[in-house]
Order: sequence, then structure tokens, then C-alpha cells
Amino acid sequence: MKLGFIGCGNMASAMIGGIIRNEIFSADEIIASDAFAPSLESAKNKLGIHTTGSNKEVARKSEVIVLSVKPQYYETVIKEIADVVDEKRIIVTIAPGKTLEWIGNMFGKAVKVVRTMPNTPALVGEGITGVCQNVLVNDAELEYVCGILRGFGKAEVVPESLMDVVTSVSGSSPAYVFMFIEAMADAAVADGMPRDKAYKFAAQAVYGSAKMVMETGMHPGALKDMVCSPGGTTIEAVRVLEKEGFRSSVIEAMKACTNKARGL
Ligand SMILES: NC(=O)C1=CN([C@@H]2O[C@H](COP(=O)(O)OP(=O)(O)OC[C@H]3O[C@@H](n4cnc5c(N)ncnc54)[C@H](O)[C@@H]3O)[C@@H](O)[C@H]2O)C=CC1
Ligand SMILES: O=C(O)[C@@H]1CCC=N1
Repeated sequence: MKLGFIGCGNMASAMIGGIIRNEIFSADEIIASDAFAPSLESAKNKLGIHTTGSNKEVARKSEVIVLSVKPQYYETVIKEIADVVDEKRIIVTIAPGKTLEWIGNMFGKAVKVVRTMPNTPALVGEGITGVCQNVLVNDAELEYVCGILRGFGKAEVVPESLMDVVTSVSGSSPAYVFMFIEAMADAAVADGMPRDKAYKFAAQAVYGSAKMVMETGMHPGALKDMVCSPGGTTIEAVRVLEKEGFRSSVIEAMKACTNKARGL
């Protein structure tokens, strides 16, 4: 197998879907294990990959092994697979807070580790993943893993010291963006717009605005100023957002998120 996933929940399924769609690997080259039989059933039916109840089987059969369980299960899973992971395999982690050093110590031997932080927009091929590696991973191996991660979006190599920041700015941030879309839609509904239309208008406005930042390369503040006509409607909304502490709320929320990742 080219690729194995230990734990096949939300994040693993999103990653696998993109990897197959973009023909990085075929379903036949991917295997996943999970402790919960319905998750495996769903992976087999929806993704067509190989499945097993044995984490060790995934570790034994896969060149690249993604540890896609919650952080609190990392220790148990690593201890379970450590004896079948040799120096040729590459371990990919996706859990917040679990450092390269901690992972290496848990294995208790020299193992190639690529630490990553993906996000759920992977499900629609628009994810972004922060990546760093330990000293045993060479440039070609890092590029190989990044090629897999690009199957479901962008991949950016960052110093490990920034990985907890990646967690708050992209790993977790889809949740706050969905809350923003929901709040905008609620306001539109309050002012008389049907809910299905409200989600469409709010989501497309967020999507288009993100695309403008990516494609124009302009400062977000300058793009904001382009919307604010003198004495117009937008600056009224901006005035109230500033009064209600919009930016400060986002900054404080993200600092809490980064700190939580640091403590995991
Ligand atoms: N959901 C998200 O937006 C993101 C999640 N992550 C990370 O991805 C990892 C997985 O998260 P999700 O997919 O959201 O969780 P999830 O709960 O949807 O999936 C985890 C899966 O692991 C299985 N599992 C639990 N213990 C196991 C064991 N001992 N052996 C085999 N399988 C076991 C569970 O049955 C479940 O299907 C976590 O470390 C999380 O922090 C990273 C970035 C974004
Ligand atoms: O909430 C969490 O802990 C995970 C990590 C990033 C997104 N979800």
C-alpha cells in the first residue's frame, strides 16, 4: 500500500477523498483502520479503499502512515504499531500539539516523522496544510509527502515553532468562518430573506472575498476600503463591528486556540 490511515473519521475521509479524486493514488493503494466498525464500513462503501480493524496491519502494509486519531489516542496507537514501523516508512501526524520530539520519543526509536496540520476544506479540494519534518526525513521524502497533501489543497512547509499558529489560523479557522456565515445569514433572515438564499449570498460573499485576497495580492484593508463608500452603508457596518470588538474577538479567540494546541 502507498498510503495508510489509522483512524478514519472526518479528517481522514476528507484527505482520502481528495487524494483519490486528484489521482495521487488509486483507492486500491490506500488502506485504513478504525476502532469503530461503522466508520470502516462507510470508508469502504464511499471511498472504495481497503479497510481493516487492525492498526498494526495498516502500519505493516503502508509506505506512508497517517495517524488520524484524536490527540489523546496518539500514545496508545503509537505504542501499538511501534514494533512494525521500520526506518523506511514515513509517519505523518495531523494532531495539534504533538511535537516531532514527542512523537519520536513515543516510538522510542529512529522514525521518519512529518508533522502536519490540515483542515476540513480538504473535502472540496480547498484545504491548506502546514508541514514540518524531523531530521530523518530528506528533501525528496518531504516533497513526496507534500505531493500527497496537495491532493486536497495547498501545502506549506513552516518551522515547527509555527505549527500551533497553523492550528488556529487554518486547522480550526473553518469553524469560525462557518459561524460568521451563519451569523450573516441569521441577520439576512431577520431582515426578511429566505434562509436558503441567505446562506448562498453569505457564503458566496466570503468565497469571493477570499478569492480577491488570493488573486489580487492587495492588502485586505485596501480591499475593505474599496467597499466603503463615503457616507455609505458599509462604513456604518464597519463602525458597529469595531464598536462591538469584532477584530479583538477574533484575535482573542485565536490566541486561546493557539494556547490550547500548545498545551495538548
Ligand atoms: N476535524 C478537523 O477539522 C481537523 C482535525 N484534525 C486532527 O485530525 C485527527 C482526527 O480528527 P477527526 O477526523 O476530526 O476525528 P474523528 O473523531 O472524526 O475521527 C477519529 C477516528 O479515529 C477512530 N479511533 C479512535 N481510537 C482509535 C484507535 N485506537 N484505533 C483506530 N481508530 C481509532 C475513531 O473511531 C474515529 O473514527 C485529530 O487528531 C484532530 O485533531 C486536524 C485538523 C483539522
Ligand atoms: O478541534 C481540534 O482539536 C481539531 C484540530 C484542528 C481542527 N480540529
